[in-house]
Order: sequence, then C-alpha cells, then structure tokens
Amino acid sequence: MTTTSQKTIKVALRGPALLNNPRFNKGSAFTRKERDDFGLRGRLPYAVDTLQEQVDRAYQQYQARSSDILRNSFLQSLKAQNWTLFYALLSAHLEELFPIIYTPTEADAIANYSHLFRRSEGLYLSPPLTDTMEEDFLDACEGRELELIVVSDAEAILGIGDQGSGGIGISAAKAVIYTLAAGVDPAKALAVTLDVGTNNQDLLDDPLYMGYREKRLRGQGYDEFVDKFVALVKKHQPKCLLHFEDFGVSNAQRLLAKYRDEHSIFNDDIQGTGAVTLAALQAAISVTRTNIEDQRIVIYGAGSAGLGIARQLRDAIVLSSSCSEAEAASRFYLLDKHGLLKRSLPEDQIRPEIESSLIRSEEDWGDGETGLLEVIKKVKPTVLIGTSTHPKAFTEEVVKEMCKHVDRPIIFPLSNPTRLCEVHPKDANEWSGGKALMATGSPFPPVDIPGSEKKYVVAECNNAMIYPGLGFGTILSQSKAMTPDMIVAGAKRLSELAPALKDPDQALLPPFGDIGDINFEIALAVLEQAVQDGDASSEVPKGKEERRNWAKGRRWTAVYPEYEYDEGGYK
Ligand SMILES: NC(=O)c1ccc[n+]([C@@H]2O[C@H](COP(=O)([O-])OP(=O)(O)OC[C@H]3O[C@@H](n4cnc5c(N)ncnc54)[C@H](O)[C@@H]3O)[C@@H](O)[C@H]2O)c1
Ligand SMILES: O=C(O)C[C@H](O)C(=O)O
Ligand SMILES: [Mn+2]
Repeated sequence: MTTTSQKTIKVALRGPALLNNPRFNKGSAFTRKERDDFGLRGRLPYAVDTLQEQVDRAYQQYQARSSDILRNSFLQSLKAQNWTLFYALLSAHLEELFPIIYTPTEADAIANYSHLFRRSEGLYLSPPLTDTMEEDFLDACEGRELELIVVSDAEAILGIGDQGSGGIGISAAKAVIYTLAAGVDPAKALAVTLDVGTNNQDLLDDPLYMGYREKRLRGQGYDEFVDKFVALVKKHQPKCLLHFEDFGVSNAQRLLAKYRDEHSIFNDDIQGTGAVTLAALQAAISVTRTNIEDQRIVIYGAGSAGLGIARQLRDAIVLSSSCSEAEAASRFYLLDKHGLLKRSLPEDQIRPEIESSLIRSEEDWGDGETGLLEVIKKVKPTVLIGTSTHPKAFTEEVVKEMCKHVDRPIIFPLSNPTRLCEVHPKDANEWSGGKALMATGSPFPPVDIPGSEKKYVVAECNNAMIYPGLGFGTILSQSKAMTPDMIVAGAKRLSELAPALKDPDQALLPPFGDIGDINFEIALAVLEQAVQDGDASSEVPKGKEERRNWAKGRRWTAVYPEYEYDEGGYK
C-alpha cells in the first residue's frame, strides 16, 4: 500500500463518536483544523503526529508484547481503534506481522476466542435469531454496497477443527488480507460467522463460551439456515463476492456446487488452495524440466484442500495436454484416514462426493488398507502433497523412498498451523540430501543447500498468496461468477512470478512481503480473463493499459484523507 492520494471527504461525526469510529479515527494525527471543526481540541495530546510517527509508536508498543498471542491481541485492538493505522503498520512490517494476524497465531486466537474476547466485530448469526436475520444483516451492512463477504460456519478451522463462534476470527482475518494484499476497501467488506452450534465438547463445557451452546445444526435445518443467509446476500448485495471459508468438507463441496450458478461465490479451501498449489507446482516442474501430465501425484488427506488441489491439477493437465479428464485423473493417488482411496474399501470409508475417477480401481491394490509408504513404493510419485492435519506423516522412510525413484522430489506439506505440518522442511531437506523442492502451508525458515553458502527459501504455499487477487479481480470485473478460467489465469500469473523461474535454487513462490504487488498482478490477470470471455461489466474500461490504471486507482490505501464537517457526510 502506498501513501499518495490526498482527498477530502465529508464526515458527520464529532468528538468521541469520531474518536471511537475505527474507520474514520485518526487519533493523534487529526490536524489542528480538524480538531477545531470536530470538537477534538481538548481530547487529544497537543502535538499533531504524522501517520509514520503513529506507525513508529504502534510498532514499539507491538514489540513490547512478550508473546505472539499478545501481539495478536494488540493488533486486534488496534484494528478496533484505527483502521488506517492498523493497515499502515501491517504494510510497514508485513513479513514480520503476517504470521501474527494469520496462520499460525490466528489459530490460537480462534481456539481461545471466548477467553481473549474484548470487542465484537462483523456479523454473528445463530439459529435462534433466524427470524431477525434480515434485519440483523441489514444493520451490519450499514446501508453500504458491499464488495466482499467472508463467511465461515467454523466447522473446520485451519487444521484445528470445530471452533464454534470463534470462527468469526477466520472470516475477519481473511477479510483483513483482502485489504492488505489486494486493496479491498475495509468499509465494503463484512466478516460473518454462521454460529450454528458446535460439536467441540471443550467449548460446550467451557463456562465462558460465547457462542450458541448447542450441538451443530445438521440436515434440513442447516440447509435452510444457510439458504436464508445466501438469499439475503443475493437480495441486498447482488454484486458482492461471497467467500466461503473453513466449512466442514462435505458442506464445503455441497454448498459450492449448490450456489455457484446463483451468485458470485468462492470457496477458498477448495479453489484458493487448488490455485496456489497449481502455481507452486508449475514453478517446481519448470525446475525439474518435466511436463505436468507426466507427474505421478500422491495427495495425503482427501478433504476440502486435498480434493480442491486434485481437481485443479487434473483440470490443468487436461488444459495443457491431450489427456482426457479420466486420463488426467489417473495420475492421482489420494489417501485419507483409511489409506489409499480404492474401490475395494468399504463404502462408508470413502466420502460419497468424491468422483470415481479419483478413486483407484486397479485390482492389484488388493483388499485392506494401503498406507502411504506402500503407495510411495508402488507409485514412485514425483509429487507428494499433504493436506491431512497429520503432523510428521511424511517420515524419513517415506521421503527416502521417494528419493529412490526421482531426482528432485516435489514435496508440499500444506497442513496448518505450523505444528500440523506433515514434515518439517528442515527434515525433508536433510533426508533428501537437499534435493526436495518444497512448499509449506505456514511459514518456515530457509534451509541449507548442501555444498553451498546459499539457503533454499521454502515457499509459503498458502491460499492467501492468491485469493485476494482472485477475489479483487472478480470484484473489479463484476462478473456474475468467478469462473474456472479466471482462477487458472490467476494461478498462471502467480507461477510466472515465482523466483524459481529465474533461478532453480530459489523459492517456488514469491515472498509474502510482496503480497500486494503479486496480488495486483493476479487480479489483473483475472480481470483480463473476464474481459476476454465477455464476463466483465461494461463499466470496465476498454483498453488494457486503461484497465491497469483504473484497477490501480480502485485499491484502498492506508492514508488519511482530509475531513470536512458536513451533516450529510459519513457517519
Ligand atoms: N496451505 C493452504 O493454503 C491450505 C489451505 C486449506 C487447508 N490447508 C490445511 O490443510 C489441512 C486440511 O484442511 P481441509 O480444509 O482440507 O480439512 P478437511 O477436514 O476438509 O480435510 C482433512 C482430511 O484429512 C483427512 N485425514 C485426517 N487424518 C488423516 C490421516 N492421519 N491420514 C490421512 N488423512 C487424514 C481427513 O479425513 C480429511 O478428509 C488443514 O491443516 C488446513 O489448515 C492449507
Ligand atoms: O487460513 C490458512 O492459513 C489457509 C487455509 O485456508 C487453511 O484453512 O489452512
Ligand atoms: Mn481455510
């Protein structure tokens, strides 16, 4: 985010109402004139700070916190006080602060939501309040035309499972990253939790639990509740992108299929993860100088992320080769709790929504469960992806077995948060003699390259590298849907920006510190695709260069505009 434009806006709030409004509050940066005009003179220390001075002070305060969870709480409070300062601070120290507001620290904040709670945010919807859902939704929209809603029912938060009302934390964190990385105006975004109860017994037993203290609503009641919410979005916010996050695997798949033709929706765990993994894989195969259709791909953990990745990679193979969908699917070996997904498993051990082409039918897999090591031995995979939440599942034996058959094994342990990662990159690096091409879901330090002074930077293959751009590109285009082609265009652009394309010893994805520039490029690629396919609104400028400038101007930036008091102004 840059600090260039200096515009003036009309504001109708005075005194404490202005200081307590995080959207408009400037704290010590209110100018002398604003202090006179808005009844703030005696309410602030005398000096007028610049935003940079405020950032410096906030950073000092941040550093004085002694643990990551306290740093996370500090940043939450700052967000509740002053959006501009919050985003300016994050932008100034992006790589350092990102893991604090997002994975892995946000997982702890969500798990302890009812104990850390200080101030509510976004919209909480629960079954007993179904009758007032429309009124509550409209209240939360505050009369604004929204561009983005992030919604979670919190059944599968990151890898830490059902978190009940704490789920608002993931919706809010994902929305923050849309602003930080893509420039979505925070006033046009809303975080929502569908608090339909929880099956997390620890939460149900916790006297301080703040959510709807019932078992999870299921079946028809659940469907009607979600239906009512989506219908409200369609009715009152028809142009708004609806982002689904961390739903349980079967609901995630079902809801995506159910609503994708009705409204512009996006499931991050399925589509975002599929797209970022495709980008990282494209970079990896540019290092191994192989083709995507020649890979043998083992995916460990066939939930939302694993299936999303399998489908995205399968579709990419079909697009870039002469393979049919069935041929492309035959490159995949999916494992879940009962080992390899194969025809001979009992029916109740394979989720019904998994298409049969992704289930192995060869007879030589035999009866009984087939574990990861056995699959590696037989398949000799070139690619091993972890989306299982099973820590350390990629053992020394597994990695060494993989190395017997391929020179540069591609190993992506993607489970979050950090402690659930399938293999620590340091171990995979050591066991593979520095040969593994790696990407992880949470950030890890670089590893040694044997015989070299240089370090190998482990790419952070997290959907946050791509979803802000996919979403912002879709918002800009006003397309009725985020189409598969728009997603592929975004993934392709991201892979072109991978450092490994220039130097095979470099990371498979760009660093998170560059997330703003990267997601702008992704958004443009998505927009271009929408224009090319005739899916973009007629309001989008006609020329390519014009579109780039227009898109740039549409980004929200963390700067203070000048305020003029006006009774008809913002409240
Ligand atoms: N890096 C990213 O961008 C990204 C994106 C989405 C999800 N994730 C991570 O991936 C993990 C899974 O997320 P999800 O949304 O797919 O969850 P999910 O619950 O939908 O899927 C997890 C799957 O793993 C299976 N599983 C559990 N234990 C297993 C074991 N021991 N062996 C094999 N399979 C096992 C489960 O049965 C389930 O099917 C989480 O840790 C999440 O944080 C990472
Ligand atoms: O939130 C993340 O860190 C990525 C992903 O959406 C996940 O569920 O793990
Ligand atoms: Mn997620």
